[in-house]
Amino acid sequence: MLRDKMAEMPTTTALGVEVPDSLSAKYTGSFAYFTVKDRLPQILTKAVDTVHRNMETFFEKYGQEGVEAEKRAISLMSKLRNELQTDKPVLPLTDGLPDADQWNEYLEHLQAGPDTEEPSWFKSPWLYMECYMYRRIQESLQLNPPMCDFDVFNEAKTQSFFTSQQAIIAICTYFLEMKNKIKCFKDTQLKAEFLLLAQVALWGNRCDLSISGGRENSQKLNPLTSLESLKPSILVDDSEFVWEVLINRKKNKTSETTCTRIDIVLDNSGFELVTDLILADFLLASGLADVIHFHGKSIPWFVSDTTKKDFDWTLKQMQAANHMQMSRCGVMWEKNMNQGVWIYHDHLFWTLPHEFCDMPLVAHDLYAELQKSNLIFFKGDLNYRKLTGDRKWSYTVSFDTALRGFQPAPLCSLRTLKADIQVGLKPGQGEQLAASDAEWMISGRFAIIQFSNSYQT
Ligand SMILES: O=P(O)(O)OC[C@H]1O[C@](O)(CO)[C@@H](O)[C@@H]1O
Ligand SMILES: [Mn+2]
Repeated sequence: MLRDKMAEMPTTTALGVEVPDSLSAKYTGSFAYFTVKDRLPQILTKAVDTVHRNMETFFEKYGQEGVEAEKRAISLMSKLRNELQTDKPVLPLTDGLPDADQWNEYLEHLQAGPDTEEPSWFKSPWLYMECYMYRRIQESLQLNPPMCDFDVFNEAKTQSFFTSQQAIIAICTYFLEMKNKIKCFKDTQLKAEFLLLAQVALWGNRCDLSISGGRENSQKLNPLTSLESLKPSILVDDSEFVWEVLINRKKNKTSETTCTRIDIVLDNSGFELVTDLILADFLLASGLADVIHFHGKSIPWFVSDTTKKDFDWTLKQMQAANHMQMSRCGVMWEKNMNQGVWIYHDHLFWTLPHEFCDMPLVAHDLYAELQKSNLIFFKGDLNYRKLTGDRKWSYTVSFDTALRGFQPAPLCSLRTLKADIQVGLKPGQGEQLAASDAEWMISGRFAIIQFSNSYQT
């Protein structure tokens, strides 16, 4: 049984480093504690309000049946908020969706663990509880057709796209001008552009609606003008190594049929998604890649994460924009999808609570898929938490160690810091940062471009 296999996961890493405890709201005063106590209830309240505000629409679309379904969904979400705030035991899922058994097995795995207390909001791992909240929101809707496909975060996501419009125009304009000349670029120029667009995609990760508790949080200014001044805030910058992977692959291409595949595990919709698509377009146009595989979420997740609907909507909005450069980008991107050089996937694993080192056991097919990649970008904070298991690692433990054998291909995390976990720092670096800025790990003011090539060793 999967539960038993997970229980057998070693408590030390391959090099004998002890695997630390998970971050959890049980550590009073930690960011996990404040998230569970304040931020998650706030997000739930906003979700309930959104459903409420759409009452009229449900009525128009589905008549009284729609209104009744809506009321029941609201009552389930309010019950969920109450369970959270009163630290009730975690309940199994009952909606029969394809991942429900995996969720329930995970719960059983925790129940069978060394903790004598029942898994609950303020006692269990933060990563698990936060993921579970989003899955329970989905259950509230799923149990009440015709609400199943309603995305409670859709309004916030579309609004954040529109309020980033000027920044999107600025980056699209820059990119298209550069792309016109790209065929004549020497490697040094290509490298400079790669580093620039990787940084744009990196800082694009500031625009997430989970950290802001669902409040508007978009990119208002031209992202290019601040890149230079933000450089000192990149605490780990392995972009040179990433570049080496890309350029070596290009140089060593043996034949026209050798294909370089790059995967981007997406994070937020809105401005961040546009920056990811620009990076993807650049990788193709420069010949550094032949095909890009995107990975998104199959249900609304952490407020602003990209679903297939958001992805398609973004491409359509770009095309329909009343601005030439924006709409040209949209048209090219749609073409990339139609030609199969951009491929979108949404595996259920991405919306399970597991740390990524569990992937070979829990989602072997996805792991095998990622093994076909030549380089994987993991966008954002939540992906970093899952890469490192959301554990209390010391700042100086290496990224490879924290990955605990998750090594499908060379991989790179592009993440702004919004949770109190960070590995791979120099001795003293974390302590120094903490002394000068109490919020350095949770404010999104700092970032990392962190690379691992441990699959080779
Ligand atoms: O969109 P991202 O970068 O994954 O961030 C998600 C946010 O939600 C959190 O999980 C906290 O609610 C943080 O880790 C982060 O602030
Ligand atoms: Mn996100």
